Amino acid sequence: MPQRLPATPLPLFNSASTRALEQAALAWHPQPSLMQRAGRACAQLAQALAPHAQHIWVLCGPGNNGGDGLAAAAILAAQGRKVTLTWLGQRERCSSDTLVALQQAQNQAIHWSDTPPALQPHDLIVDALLGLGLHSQAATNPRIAALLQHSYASPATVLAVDLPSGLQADTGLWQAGYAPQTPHHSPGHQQRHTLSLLTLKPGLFTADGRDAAGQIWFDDLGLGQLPIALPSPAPTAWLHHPAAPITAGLAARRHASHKGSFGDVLVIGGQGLQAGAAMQGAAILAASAALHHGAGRVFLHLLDHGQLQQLPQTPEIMLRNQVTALAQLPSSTVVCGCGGGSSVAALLPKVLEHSARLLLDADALNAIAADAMLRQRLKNRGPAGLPTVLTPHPLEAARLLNSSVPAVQADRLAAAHTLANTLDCTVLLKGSGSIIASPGEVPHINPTGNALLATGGTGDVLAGMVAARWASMPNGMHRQAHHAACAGAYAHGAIADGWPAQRPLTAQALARTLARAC
Ligand SMILES: NC(=O)C1=CN([C@@H]2O[C@H](COP(=O)(O)OP(=O)(O)OC[C@H]3O[C@@H](n4cnc5c(N)ncnc54)[C@H](O)[C@@H]3O)[C@@H](O)[C@H]2O)[C@@H](O)CC1
Ligand SMILES: Nc1ncnc2c1ncn2[C@@H]1O[C@H](COP(=O)(O)OP(=O)(O)O)[C@@H](O)[C@H]1O
Ligand SMILES: [K+]
Repeated sequence: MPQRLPATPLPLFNSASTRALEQAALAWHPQPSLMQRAGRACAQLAQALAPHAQHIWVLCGPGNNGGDGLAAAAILAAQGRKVTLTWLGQRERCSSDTLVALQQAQNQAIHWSDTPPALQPHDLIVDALLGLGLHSQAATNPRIAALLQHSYASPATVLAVDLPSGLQADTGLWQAGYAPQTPHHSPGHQQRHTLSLLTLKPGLFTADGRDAAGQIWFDDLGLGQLPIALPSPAPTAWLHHPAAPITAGLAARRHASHKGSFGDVLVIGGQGLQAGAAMQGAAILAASAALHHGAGRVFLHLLDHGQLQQLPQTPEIMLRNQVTALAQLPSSTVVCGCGGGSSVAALLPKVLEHSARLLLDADALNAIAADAMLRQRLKNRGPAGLPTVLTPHPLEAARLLNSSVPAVQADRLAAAHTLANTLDCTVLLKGSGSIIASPGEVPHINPTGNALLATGGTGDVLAGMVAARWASMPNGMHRQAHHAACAGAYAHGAIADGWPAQRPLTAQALARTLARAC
């Protein structure tokens, strides 16, 4: 029976690992076949999602994904549903399982048609055009492309079988030619569901994946019950879920603790107006987020000899000049770069050399990308036992990788992994489905967050939230940094998910809100 995803960490498997599992299971010739199981699961979910559908349009592609659709169509028609079926396959090229499903569909009262039917909002489209077999090099099939555009424009709910057709399982990137052409296509305009089969694939959770997939369901096709030992490939990534509720760390504080028990966060950033564009707000947001997320003490050094004596809204934050700030590097979790502009580069050599724990964001990342000496100093931190977290958005990651935003977005897991390993850091690659990668760790994909976060300053808040969590952890290298980055990203997104959708979320409100336990 298809299930919603449980609230636990979930292993994600790329197409190679999924294929290995599929082949091992197929070799055992399970009865009913995996395709019959997939068809049943899909028909069950279709009935549950659209109990009042007058009409179900099942789109079946030329491969086994289409076979799943044929098997589902046969069941739905046998249950008395009005089914229109579009099949793009050729009998002589079908797998034996697909031939069985084709015969089952042909035995039912199904309307076979290449023309899209007129559908109403309560109707259903089953998208079984392309699944795991999507070839990235294949030329766009114009019939598949046209059918997909019809499905995106339809008012009916869409249920994608295994994957949204045209979405790459490993990267979450739409294959050129199959992406929605409607400019503002989003889950808000159409109810979308995806029934992932056998495994959950990373592409469902990052890049274009979250919009494409909509609500995700899972069915392991009974693999867990097979009386054989299946290979157990290492997960490609984990879909992150915290081990304890977000607020548990604060609630579980010992009575006999003091402000020094939870670490010092020192924020360095916020270029002044003499550089032409003041960006002090960014550093203040990071410091404020660290404060509201439980750091023991928060210090702020504003660049360019910032004139502020104190912050009236947050008097708890202690301002430091350059000399006193630099003296605190060895005892602090340092956040450097938020709103740093061009002024931050001058401080970076010392910051890189002396910070006990260092989170680099925004202009600190840009400065390092542009300067081989700074890059080398960053690389020296790992061997010196000094952990570092980088929080690039895709453009900052592209600069560090000397590549482009499309190249980063084309494989976000790979981009984060490469950066983490070449720079010996934890990397939090931001954007929908943020990736957290560290040397020696299986990467995590963050499942929380939404486009309310697409507003200036939310990245600065994320930096402060990660730092607050990291500051309270025991010493360690990548594992603590990795956990802090995962926990911070999760809480950051969870606040946005709990925010009323019709109210804009400002970075300041984000900084001051602690997500409800979840
Ligand atoms: N083998 C089995 O018995 C099982 C298969 N399963 C289903 O089978 C799917 C995988 O089946 P396949 O390996 O046949 O692959 P697909 O059905 O996903 O796609 C293969 C077909 O699509 C065409 N194609 C590939 N890339 C294309 C592109 N870019 N543009 C246009 N056409 C393209 C290929 O030429 C081929 O005809 C899974 O996603 C899942 O839905 C599951 O039912 C589990 C059991
Ligand atoms: N559409 C979205 N879905 C999920 N998270 C998002 C989305 N847009 C932005 N975010 C998150 O908001 C933050 C924005 O950070 P960043 O781009 O550095 O902005 P800024 O520099 O203005 O602070 C990141 O954590 C990012 O992952
Ligand atoms: K599909």
